[in-house]
Amino acid sequence: MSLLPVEEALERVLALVAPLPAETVPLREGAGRVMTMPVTAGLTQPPFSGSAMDGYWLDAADHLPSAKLQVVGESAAGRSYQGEITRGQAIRIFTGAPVPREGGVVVLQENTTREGDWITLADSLSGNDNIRPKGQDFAKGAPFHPARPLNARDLGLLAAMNVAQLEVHRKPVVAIIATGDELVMPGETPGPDQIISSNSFIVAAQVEAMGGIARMLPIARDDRESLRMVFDLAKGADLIVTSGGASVGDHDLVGEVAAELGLERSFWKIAMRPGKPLMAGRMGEAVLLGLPGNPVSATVCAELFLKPMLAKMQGRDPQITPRRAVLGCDLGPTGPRTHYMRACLSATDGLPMIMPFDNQDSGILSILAQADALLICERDSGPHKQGTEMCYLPLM
Ligand SMILES: Nc1nc2c(c(=O)[nH]1)N[C@H]1C(S)=C(S)[C@@H](COP(=O)(O)OP(=O)(O)OC[C@H]3O[C@@H](n4cnc5c(N)ncnc54)[C@H](O)[C@@H]3O)O[C@H]1N2
Ligand code: MOO
Repeated sequence: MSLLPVEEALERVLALVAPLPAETVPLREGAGRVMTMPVTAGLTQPPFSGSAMDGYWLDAADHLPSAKLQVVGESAAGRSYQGEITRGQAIRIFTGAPVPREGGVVVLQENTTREGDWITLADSLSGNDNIRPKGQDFAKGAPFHPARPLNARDLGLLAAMNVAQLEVHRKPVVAIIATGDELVMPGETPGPDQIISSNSFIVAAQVEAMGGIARMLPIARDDRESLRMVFDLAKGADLIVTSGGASVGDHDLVGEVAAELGLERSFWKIAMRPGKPLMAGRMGEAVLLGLPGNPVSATVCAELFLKPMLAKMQGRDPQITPRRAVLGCDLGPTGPRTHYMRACLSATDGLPMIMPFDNQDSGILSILAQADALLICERDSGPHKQGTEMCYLPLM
């Protein structure tokens, strides 16, 4: 049986999910979210023409070198000058304070000399009026709807627009199920044949890094009853991510039990190393992504497939663009599965250099934790010579 190429598997998992419906969130929770509809500015910004500097406001006609003017009042931020002002007069003004009327200029206090209620302007003046005109930022009713996650600066703009709530794509709820009789949770005492479940912690952190809500469910044992029970607990999730039990062994029951529970399988087994037994499909209201049990395989599959799915569900661009680096060693030919090799990057004057680890066993967490990149060796490619430009995916 020929294995499904990675690109096709990615297309298929992305076809299983759609951007989630909107929810209303307070502005404070808007960072990283994608808006589902435009908002409009509730007011004009700035709402008045104001001073950009601390100094003196005066009529433009009085803005002459060495002019002497009488200071008749003060305008501060939040407390504007309410009185009259005529030619030959000035008011003390501070940064952010409204100007008394149009047609004036602000002279920096450094360019004046003050004696009592009188100021004398410097003998050489700049042409700048130091005034921020009303509405120079945005006008009331101006629409705002970036087609990307909101960043910190967007939130500042939205706050200034007096937008207190936003409609954004809902966060995906991801049920995470580790499967295996050999697994116990960190903190427990494993029996002689047991190990600690690490996959759920990797996947939960990946989900959260992508803005999803991770629900870590109890470990399912390698029997139908236990798997059914834990699948039942996953009800209400948008995505169900299992790890383990995906291969062909007698105790690899995830596919079978999921099928009994209505899984419409999209694919099983892909041309990828690590990650061959990856499985995906629709399961009732949810989508199932069945990761292989080996921790490295589970991690790499989640990087390549789960993260783009989560991006699409939140209205983000799901594409991952590989970067380029120069290979730091010779590599033999790649087999029939595209190999995502755990690797380290180091800076050079040009492209970074990428060096894969010697041991690429898909069970080794200590190397996975050190790696900062996945070097992509396309299936049936190579051998690759040191110095060849290669593609890689950064690991965050
Ligand atoms: N005859 C074949 N055997 C295997 C094949 C194959 O094609 N033919 N594929 C191999 C590949 S590739 C992979 S990857 C693994 C995946 O197998 P499963 O998804 O069924 O995973 P398990 O057998 O349940 O576990 C594999 C390995 O990972 C450990 N594991 C499982 N869950 C966790 C967890 N939550 N945290 C930490 N470690 C976990 C488990 O103890 C095993 O050591 O199958 C190969 N076999
Ligand atoms: O493809 Mo499995 O994922 O080696 O280790």
